[in-house]
Amino acid sequence: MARSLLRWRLSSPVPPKLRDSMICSDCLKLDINICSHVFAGLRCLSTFQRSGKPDLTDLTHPHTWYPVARRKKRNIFLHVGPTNSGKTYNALKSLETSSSGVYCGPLRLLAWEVAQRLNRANVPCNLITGQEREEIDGAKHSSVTVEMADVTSEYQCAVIDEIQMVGCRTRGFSFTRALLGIASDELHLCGDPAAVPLIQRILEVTGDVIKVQHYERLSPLIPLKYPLGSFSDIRKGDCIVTFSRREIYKLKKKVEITGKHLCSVVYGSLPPETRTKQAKMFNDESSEFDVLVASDAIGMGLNLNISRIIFSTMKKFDGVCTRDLTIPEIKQIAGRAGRYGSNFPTGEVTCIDAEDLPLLHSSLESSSPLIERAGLFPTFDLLSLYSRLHSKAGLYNILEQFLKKAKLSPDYFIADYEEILKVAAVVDELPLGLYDKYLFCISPVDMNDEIAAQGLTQFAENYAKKGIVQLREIFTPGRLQVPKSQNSLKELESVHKVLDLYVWLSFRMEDSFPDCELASSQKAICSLLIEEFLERLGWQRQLKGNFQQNSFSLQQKAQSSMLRKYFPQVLVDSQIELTKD
Ligand SMILES: Nc1ncnc2c1ncn2[C@@H]1O[C@H](COP(=O)(O)OP(=O)(O)OP(=O)(O)O)[C@@H](O)[C@H]1O
Ligand SMILES: [Mg+2]
Repeated sequence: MARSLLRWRLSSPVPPKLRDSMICSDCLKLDINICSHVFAGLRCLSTFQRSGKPDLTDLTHPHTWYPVARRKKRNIFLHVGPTNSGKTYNALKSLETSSSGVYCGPLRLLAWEVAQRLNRANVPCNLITGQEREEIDGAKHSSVTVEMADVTSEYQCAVIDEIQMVGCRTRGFSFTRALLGIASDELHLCGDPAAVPLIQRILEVTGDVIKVQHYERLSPLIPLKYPLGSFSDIRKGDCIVTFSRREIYKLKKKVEITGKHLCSVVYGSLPPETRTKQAKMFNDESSEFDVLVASDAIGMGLNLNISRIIFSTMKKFDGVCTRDLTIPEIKQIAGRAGRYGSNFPTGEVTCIDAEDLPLLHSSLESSSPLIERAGLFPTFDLLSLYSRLHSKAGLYNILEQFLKKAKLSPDYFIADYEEILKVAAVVDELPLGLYDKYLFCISPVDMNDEIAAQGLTQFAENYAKKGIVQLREIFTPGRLQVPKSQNSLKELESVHKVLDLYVWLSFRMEDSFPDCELASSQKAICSLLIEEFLERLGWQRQLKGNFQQNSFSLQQKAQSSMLRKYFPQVLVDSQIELTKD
């Protein structure tokens, strides 16, 4: 179905645009792709050409890439402790009282939460993520996802949340970049104590002053000695955790069929707006959706009204194999129960299967293993220089050669780049400049999602041929429908990813991807249709079950839903196929 929604088409060629030129501060020579801001510690191409070939693959001094930060002696506060101990709360208090600042978080949901909080406290705060830019008049503060951190501006105060993610194989390098590069007088780092020695080692060379503040959990978290038992024992405030969308819907059905509860769902491939709404619905006292079924998408920093976390499994497929959850993963997820200041000040945690209890208990009692190394990835400027001096090969070969040769200090590792190579293989087939190829490579595309991968390929092909990509050429607005089955729900999630990618590209190549507003509005419709599906999925179950007394209010709710209010033209089919599992 979704493929017919996306009308792929090719058009005539126009050369791609060049990136803005920059002047090297060393030699004042105008040269594209070389920026003295990003490139401190190395010299510009003309200097290199005078002095022979430099070893560009020497990445042993990444702190020198950030001259604005290096001009400061930063006061660094490391807020470390268990989950729910007030680390972020205290860092945000400093941010609120600062004259200018930035919050860098690992999730769009967290960035939203912080922007809302600051604006509510009358501190005007922009929200900037890869796909959203909500700018507030006169704001001196921004809340951003860590990839969007600006390492050329100066701030009085900055916060990097969940700093232990420097060790993440895929995204760690963005945390390292923020850690080394944010030019702020005060820098607050919040996270797991397991990251402290590494951060201290990394910052030895920067001249910053580091103070470590340890925190204790604010409210108790009790690991239960017994498993769940039966699904009829599920109660208000429970959150069942599992790791596949198929299992999520299976569990939702199992809970709702008892006729006592309705379930909100939160998982990674749901649009972020839908995740926020589902989480809000669960948090809302007056909503009937009083149980949550979620993946580890809830695992970081979020404040939800959860009384008990119930692990349905302690294993997870991580893209390569199915493995046991790690200690930090178990602690992060369990830490969502019994948040301080929530309706459930004491948290509980258990499993569905009694056999999983020993791993749960031992993990909660253990310290997380120390994080040994931080992620690193070469900047575009380095890769560009390398390509000019060493080869005229495509991006795939440049990346492969560069990263194989890269020299690192023992505190760093090169981020996983398999996904980047997959995109590089696609864009290398097209007549695009290196920077354009690089942009497509770092875009948030999921190449394992067939529809999303097709979307990226089509965008890149159209861009290479015409230099402009009109959304209507490949997507027909007004054809979206409320999904009727799990499969069409999955397709709609993929269509959302394609639209999301368009918005991401339009923020970076505004003239070439001009339909940002259309893509954003279609994204919003996708989210609403998915939400409609999720609400009706619960409502249908209630009609089938023994919970008729509430059906009237649920029906009213469905009829007055956002969808009908704002998009009456959208096709709505009242029959949702129930899952067969
Ligand atoms: N001193 C305080 N007064 C009032 N509320 C607080 C205080 N400290 C923390 N809280 C609240 O307690 C909850 C947990 O705090 P916070 O989110 O800062 O924990 P955290 O240590 O960052 O947890 P995590 O590791 O899960 O991110 C939040 O809702 C926060 O607003
Ligand atoms: Mg936190």
